[in-house]
Amino acid sequence: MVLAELGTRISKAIGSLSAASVIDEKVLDTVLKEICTALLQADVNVKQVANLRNGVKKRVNIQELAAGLNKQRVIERAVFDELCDMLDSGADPKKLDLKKEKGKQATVMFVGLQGCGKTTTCTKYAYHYKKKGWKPALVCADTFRAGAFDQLKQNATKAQIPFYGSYKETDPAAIAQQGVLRFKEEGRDLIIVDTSGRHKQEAALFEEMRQVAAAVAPDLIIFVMDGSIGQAAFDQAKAFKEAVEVGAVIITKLDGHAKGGGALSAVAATKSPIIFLGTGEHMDQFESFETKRFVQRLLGKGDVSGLMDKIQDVIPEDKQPELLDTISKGNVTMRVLKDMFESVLELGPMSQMMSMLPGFNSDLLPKGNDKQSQIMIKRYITIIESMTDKELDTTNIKILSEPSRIERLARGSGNPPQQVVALLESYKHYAKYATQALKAANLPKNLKSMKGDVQMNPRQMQAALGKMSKALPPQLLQQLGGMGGLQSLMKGLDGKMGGFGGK
Ligand SMILES: Nc1nc2c(ncn2[C@@H]2O[C@H](COP(=O)(O)OP(=O)(O)OP(=O)(O)O)[C@@H](O)[C@H]2O)c(=O)[nH]1
Repeated sequence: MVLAELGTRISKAIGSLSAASVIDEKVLDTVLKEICTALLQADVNVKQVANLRNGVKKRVNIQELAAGLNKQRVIERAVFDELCDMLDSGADPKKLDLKKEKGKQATVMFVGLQGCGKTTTCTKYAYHYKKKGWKPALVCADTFRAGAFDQLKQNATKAQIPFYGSYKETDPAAIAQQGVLRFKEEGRDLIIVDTSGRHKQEAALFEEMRQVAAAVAPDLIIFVMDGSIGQAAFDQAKAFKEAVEVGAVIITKLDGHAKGGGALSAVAATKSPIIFLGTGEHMDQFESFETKRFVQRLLGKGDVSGLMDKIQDVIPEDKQPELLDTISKGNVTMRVLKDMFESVLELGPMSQMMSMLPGFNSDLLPKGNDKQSQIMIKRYITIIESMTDKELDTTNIKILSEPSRIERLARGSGNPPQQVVALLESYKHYAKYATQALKAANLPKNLKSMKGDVQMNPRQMQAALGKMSKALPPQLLQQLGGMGGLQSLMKGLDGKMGGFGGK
């Protein structure tokens, strides 16, 4: 979870109000003191922290509050609005989100100082759009660092994305031009140019950027910034904004670094549009940044629309109605289960997915379980892949449970028989509860219609989560901290759902 510690400290400070018998100026000042300390320790600029404090006091105006008003809610809302103001880069990221238009080929150029995470982020960006149906390609115009092309080649191969580079050419502008030309001819519709990160100072970096930009005329230039530099990001972001017409920022390494809050608020202060965040070294640790949804998650209010986006990303839209229909009619087969397992893997780290559920905070998820969950799911998928069509399409668990069949599936997939038995257990659970879960969640036929702020009231969300938790394979549920973990998640829901999702 991004900036988990900061979010938890702010939510706990606000949560302490429920224990106050009277909420007066003194109590409010104590809460604000804790919030400001947490922000300063996240390296947020002292002026921005003072602005937030004064802004909350102005919005709350404790003396004027009408009697009977829920003061905790008023304060919570004031803190939420002030955090949004602090982190709002003033630009609408949706405008910088690439729009697929027939025949249109977009060129995006990445720049960033040495070691900021640019090459990794280029590939994450390409992979993000590939999942949305784009045909991306990567061009390595970093002629300075010898290993740069090899690194990009390795990343691109893993993500199965075409790449272009050269070990001989030394002029970055020439390589960039050749690569863009080549991929335009091949009909790729998103061409990403990775430039060298050799510079320590932005002035030299932006000079080289201008040369390469003149050669490829990019539709968008993205400045990759290392979140661990904290509020020092202000000067770099300001210089970038002054140097380019159409620019956007991606902040990396926000996972686990204490100063990420400072970088985020500093860049926002320059009004440079932040479009994505890097939240780890892996391909799917990459999140689109939208201020309100980010602050909601920071405060443990969840981001159900973000979760729906992710689910909608991994379950192709044309498959959704059929899949939802199949499951709600109880026709859950091993083939369906394999689709669901593959979708869960695509959704990214379990903690990232769970952090989009309201009431979730990172303490709920036992550490290090993402890896185990993924290993278990991949093992189940290999067992299912060794099934015959008859086994894949039956809903008769008795057929699947014959000892000889278990033996054969174990041998065929290279897993011990007890893993096959565990898979059958998960299948039984999933087949039984998924139908009920979908009915409880009352999901529309097509998740797309759930876009925007998904509003479920606490009871609805709790019921859906309760059924969905039963639909999870027992071992997967175990990885998530068992029913205990999810119960506290639901308890959290009860207390916290009053979210700020929109109007
Ligand atoms: N934890 C974490 N590590 C990251 C993230 N993004 C990149 N990294 C790591 O940061 C290091 C540098 O990443 P690169 O992509 O090589 O950075 P670069 O800017 O291309 O480097 P140069 O081309 O040498 O300037 C690598 O070890 C990456 O795995 C992130 O979001 N979180």
